[in-house]
Amino acid sequence: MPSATSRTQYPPFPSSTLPTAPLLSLSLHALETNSGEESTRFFTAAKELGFFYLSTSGSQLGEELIAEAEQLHELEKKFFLLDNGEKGEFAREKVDAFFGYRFGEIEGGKGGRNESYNMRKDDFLSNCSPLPQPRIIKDHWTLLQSYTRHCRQVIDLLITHLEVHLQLPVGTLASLHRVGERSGDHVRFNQAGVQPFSEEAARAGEHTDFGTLTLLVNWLGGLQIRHPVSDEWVYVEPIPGHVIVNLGDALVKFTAGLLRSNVHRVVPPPYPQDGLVRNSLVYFSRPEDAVVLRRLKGGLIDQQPRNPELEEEMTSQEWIQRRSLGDLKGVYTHSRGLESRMAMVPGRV
Ligand SMILES: O=C(O)CCC(=O)C(=O)O
Ligand SMILES: [Fe+2]
Repeated sequence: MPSATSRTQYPPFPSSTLPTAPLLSLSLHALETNSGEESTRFFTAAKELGFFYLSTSGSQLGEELIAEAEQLHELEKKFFLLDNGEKGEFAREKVDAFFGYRFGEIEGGKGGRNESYNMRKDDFLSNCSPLPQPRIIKDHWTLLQSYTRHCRQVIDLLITHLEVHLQLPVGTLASLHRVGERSGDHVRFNQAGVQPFSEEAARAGEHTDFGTLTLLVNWLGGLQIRHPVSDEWVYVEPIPGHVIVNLGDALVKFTAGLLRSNVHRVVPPPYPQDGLVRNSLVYFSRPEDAVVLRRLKGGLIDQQPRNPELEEEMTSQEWIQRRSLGDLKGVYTHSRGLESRMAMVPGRV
């Protein structure tokens, strides 16, 4: 099995020369054992930056998740090496409005691609009949099932901590995220081909995630978040043994803006990591399909200001479909205009 530190095979991230994002590092083990202090730090991160590191050290769940992420990294590299024609058989246009394979040609490139592959949780957990999958994915089904379960265990734990801090009755958020119910949760493989930095492509890739919580594992730099205070783009350094977690727009909606879903984007890896193909592995959690996205009642949410403008209400399923068509703005992207419909940039829906 590949070791948990496969990142050491790459040139280092240049943390001393690049501005990096001030992510808090939280211990999964401390959250599992209900440390009040760690839980409070989590709530701070959820309100202020919307991004944090989750250290998996000392947590059996976390260490299993990282070991599986390393195996899935190998799998995604093999998946993207499949013939383009074969990947095309599993393109979104063919299999589903949202799930499946997607790509964009790298501008000015020699046939290089930015690619993604979305696989739904409900297929892995047998909540529905599965979409067609290439042989290589079917052959690793057990691994993908296990990774899905582990990601959901982490997410369900984080959700229970949020309920406490939001002073909501136990189960308020959990009841909107039952793992056995249909939802837009999915595992995503991302691959960005080698390409120069382009301001236009970087802009087109700015986005917020539109679900609940996202668990991200990446191996090379390139992820940037817009610093909430300075408004500057700063890098998130990949740290071995740490999962990058961020909050999505659904949590902003549920809490009437108390929690933060931060704008981010992916640019080519910085020197000396440039010139390498970049992969990431993402687990996106979403509210159940039938859940209407609107502010919840109770606890601290009741103290949040009311938005005088009536916001369009829709179910989680409709929200996903419309966001993926580029038809809706992300919560924090309002002032920057509509996210690009055309560009397929890693990090975009
Ligand atoms: O590749 C990364 O590091 C981040 C990907 C991302 O933001 C996304 O897929 O939504
Ligand atoms: Fe994202």
